[in-house]
Amino acid sequence: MSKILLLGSGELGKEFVIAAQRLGQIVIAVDSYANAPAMQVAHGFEVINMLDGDALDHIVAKHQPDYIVPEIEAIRTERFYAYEKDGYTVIPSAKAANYTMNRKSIRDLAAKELGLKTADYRYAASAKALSAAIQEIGMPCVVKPLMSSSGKGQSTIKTEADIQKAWDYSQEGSRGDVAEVIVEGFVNFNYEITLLTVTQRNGKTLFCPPIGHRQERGDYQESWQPATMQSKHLQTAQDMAAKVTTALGGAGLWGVEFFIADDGVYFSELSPRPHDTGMVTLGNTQNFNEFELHLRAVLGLPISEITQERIGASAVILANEHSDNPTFSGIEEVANATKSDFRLFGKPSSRPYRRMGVVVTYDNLDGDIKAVTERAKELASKVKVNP
Ligand SMILES: Nc1ncnc2c1ncn2[C@@H]1O[C@H](COP(=O)(O)OP(=O)(O)OP(=O)(O)O)[C@@H](O)[C@H]1O
Ligand SMILES: NCC(=O)N[C@@H]1O[C@H](COP(=O)([O-])[O-])[C@@H](O)[C@H]1O
Ligand SMILES: [Mg+2]
Repeated sequence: MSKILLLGSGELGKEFVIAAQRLGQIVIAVDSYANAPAMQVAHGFEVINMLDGDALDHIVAKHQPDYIVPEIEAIRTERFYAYEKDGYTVIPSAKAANYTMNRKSIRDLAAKELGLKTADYRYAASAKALSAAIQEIGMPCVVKPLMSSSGKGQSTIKTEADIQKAWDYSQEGSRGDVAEVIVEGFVNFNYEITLLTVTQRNGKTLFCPPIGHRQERGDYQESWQPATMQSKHLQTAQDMAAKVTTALGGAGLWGVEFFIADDGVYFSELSPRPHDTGMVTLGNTQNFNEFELHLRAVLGLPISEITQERIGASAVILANEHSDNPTFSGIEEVANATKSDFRLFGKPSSRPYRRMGVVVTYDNLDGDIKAVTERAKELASKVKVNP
């Protein structure tokens, strides 16, 4: 039995802990607030500010985990290098967690070092520098804090008038302690995908069938698997995913994001951990869902193959309001629907657009992916989060 220190305890962590519990592992779940989803199903928990390196050192020393598994980006990941030196295993690796917490490190690695095709980009550390960067990149463009996720602090700039607003918004949405932003040329893509990629200690890399998704405000709304795409584009995406995960190193499941445009496949970013759009696999679309795959890779249990067992879709359940006692209505209708399932994450409070649950739908392999996705969307829209 091994001990896992899970750094971040949201909905993705919760499913990971459930997978770990099923294989008899011990998990200590950590987050910045009490009663976070993954804490509700773990053996123990810690509430700390994970950007505080000393607090992090303290709980690592206290629990002496076999595996340190980051679940969010905003962690003092610089400390991970020392943990590795001390003999701890960081998932997938200290470098992977450290590079992906900051859009600058991962983008420079992908575009400059590895030569992957990405959107044009610049960095800016003030509203003035942002204006100058936009002069070079052109409009429309997308502004994102270097440290943020789920679209927080992200906006699309179409006119000069949007620039100051975009800067201010980026500063509100930044999760870490850096003020800098990345500004990217807008990629006019035809569709976007997440390619779940599994790297294993035995050296064998596996890919899940591609996941299509639709985003609003930089946050995912629906995802479906498989995404229909030309095999040459899938091959390009797999080659890029193999390159970037090899450069970052270590074992685990990764969510590698791509835009597919008329002029080819663009690498966007990646998560060195299960991906929100990968919640579609909770509908048993594969022989193992993304959380089970991550766990097996973490523990060094070999995964011989990943097979698609059925098609599926997921659609998010979002809150509209702030509340310290959110409740749900409309669940009966979802429960009553065929070929569908749902999760309510158990987040103790809500805020506008906070993801509180997800609906998954599925069908046989010869089913219609558009219809399955529409059904997920329709069912999720019946669920209301009440303040
Ligand atoms: N350069 C771009 N051109 C066009 N669309 C973009 C660009 N960058 C981001 N987007 C859109 O915004 C979405 C979110 O962007 P991104 O993945 O970089 O943000 P994020 O905050 O890291 O989100 P998450 O943590 O959920 O992956 C993308 O999936 C895409 O739909
Ligand atoms: N795109 C990244 C992502 O989806 N991360 C998931 O959201 C949680 C934070 O949710 P919260 O902001 O509602 O606490 C994280 O802990 C993780 O599970
Ligand atoms: Mg993303």
